Amino acid sequence: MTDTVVTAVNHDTKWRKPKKFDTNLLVIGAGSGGLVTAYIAAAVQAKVTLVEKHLMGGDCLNTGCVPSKALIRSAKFLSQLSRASEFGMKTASVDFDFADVMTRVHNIVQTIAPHDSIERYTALGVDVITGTAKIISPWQVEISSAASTRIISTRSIVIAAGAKPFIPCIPGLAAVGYLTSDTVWQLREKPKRLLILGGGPIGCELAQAFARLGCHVTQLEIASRLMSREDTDVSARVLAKFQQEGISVLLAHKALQFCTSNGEKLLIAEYQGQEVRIGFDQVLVALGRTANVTGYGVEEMGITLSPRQTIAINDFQQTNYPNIYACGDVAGPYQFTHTAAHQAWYVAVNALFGAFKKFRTDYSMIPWSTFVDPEVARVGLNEQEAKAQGIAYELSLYPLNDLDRAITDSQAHGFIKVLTQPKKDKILGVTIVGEHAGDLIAEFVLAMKYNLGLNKILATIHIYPTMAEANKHVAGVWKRQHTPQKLLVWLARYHRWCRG
Ligand SMILES: Cc1cc2nc3c(=O)[nH]c(=O)nc-3n(C[C@H](O)[C@H](O)[C@H](O)COP(=O)(O)OP(=O)(O)OC[C@H]3O[C@@H](n4cnc5c(N)ncnc54)[C@H](O)[C@@H]3O)c2cc1C
Ligand SMILES: NC(=O)c1ccc[n+]([C@@H]2O[C@H](COP(=O)([O-])OP(=O)(O)OC[C@H]3O[C@@H](n4cnc5c(N)ncnc54)[C@H](O)[C@@H]3O)[C@@H](O)[C@H]2O)c1
Repeated sequence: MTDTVVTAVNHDTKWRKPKKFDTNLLVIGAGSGGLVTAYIAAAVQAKVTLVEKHLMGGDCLNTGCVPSKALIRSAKFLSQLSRASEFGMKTASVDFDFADVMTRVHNIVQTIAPHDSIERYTALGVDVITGTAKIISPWQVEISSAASTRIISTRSIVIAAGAKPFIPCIPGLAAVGYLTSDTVWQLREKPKRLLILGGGPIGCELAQAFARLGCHVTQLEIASRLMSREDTDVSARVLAKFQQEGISVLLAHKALQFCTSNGEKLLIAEYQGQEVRIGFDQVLVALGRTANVTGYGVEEMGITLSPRQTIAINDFQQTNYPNIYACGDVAGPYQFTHTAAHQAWYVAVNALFGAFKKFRTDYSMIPWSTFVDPEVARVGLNEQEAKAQGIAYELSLYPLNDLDRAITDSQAHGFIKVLTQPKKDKILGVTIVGEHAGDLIAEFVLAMKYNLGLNKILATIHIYPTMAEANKHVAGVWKRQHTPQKLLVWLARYHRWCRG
């Protein structure tokens, strides 16, 4: 899954290798990738130093997954209240202050923070240092803080420095001021008109959450559909829901310039050769995340970058310096907490035990979920990828409006789509759109990882009535499509014969 050939540097010629090392592993960054690396290293009794310049927990805890999911939950509560009549209520009303919702978001971050804290990791045996790390040789890292600067020698280095929001060069953007996923959590006043640039996971999750909280949201996407990594029928479902909830989704629009006219902030965009003017109060930029590759020795050391401007790594997570590893958003190719944690295992094990055995990072089964409503979850191939790669597949589709639990819960929408190898019980990929899709997909991740087919899912008892039963039902769809018709003819004859 690496896109660059990483040629190892013979560093012995340029730097003097220390005879002794202060630590076995020095990890730069205490986000998802760095924390898990340090955890594993400490668990196997290595001496590990974890350096963090800002907040323990990194993006996921402080500005990413945790605050976004907390905000989405408050927004979902409001959305459910607005559907009161569907649940047999005459009315349901709610009064709220946006600032209180944001306080809840911060309280949730604080509640989870101990999981990633200096205290916890110190107790686990990790030497945690607050400061900015800079790689000065393949075996030395300089750590500076307000109080001091020191150099730590280490057998291996792990770069887990994360990523930051990508800010495009659109004229006037800096002058009007903008929010990103780093800063949006500081809002205490609800923007009346919120413009969101980007129709990827961040843009979509936050567009729906802010709209449900009462902002007038305009979402602008340059591509012709939202969430374009997913199949077109998935994008269409999300778009329909967004439009039904009053989000103004502008697809195939190109942002040209920001300006202010009569005190009103405006975006001038282009759509089918025509100029479109969009008024707004605040703009949130959600156009992807750029790896942090500057300011800590990467350039000076000549650590190779990939064409995507991430740290280039080989199949063992090594950079062009065999004892310098990288994981998480800084390396990619995925930008998820669980993929950072997945890579961290390979980094820790290869760095500490690579002299005996090295493990290639396994990217064959990467799941993810985008927490819009309806939730969208995926593992393995979808249809557009299978077609692009020329992979033949059979499709089994189960609509969730047929599922008893989805009906009792008034959540009877969405589907499960399973791609299988033609004429074989081998799952190639699964897409789920619907309530709790991110949880439902787990059974398919397990099945695919351990090469279990749909027959095995069908033969497994699923509790009635649950959403998880949908997994069994889609396996049933597949089974019916593969019923041996000739055998049924013979069975019918047999039963006729039994009746005499
Ligand atoms: C709004 C939003 C929602 C998201 N939702 C999800 C989700 O639901 N599920 C999911 O799986 N993923 C989600 N993500 C993605 C997820 O947050 C990231 O993929 C994950 O946090 C990456 O972890 P990391 O360890 O690679 O980097 P980070 O968490 O960014 O950690 C890097 C750390 O390195 C530190 N650092 C950098 N340079 C230095 C230096 N020189 N010295 C010392 N320290 C340094 C930084 O301060 C930072 O703390 C979301 C992201 C965003 C923005
Ligand atoms: N639930 C989750 O797991 C979750 C949630 C949020 C973020 N994330 C991670 O964070 C990463 C970054 O998310 P993101 O949504 O910022 O980035 P993204 O790259 O996934 O999506 C950016 C979107 O912006 C569009 N775009 C690019 N330039 C544009 C322009 N000039 N004008 C209008 N649209 C433009 C792209 O076509 C794309 O649809 C994701 O790839 C994901 O890995 C994950």
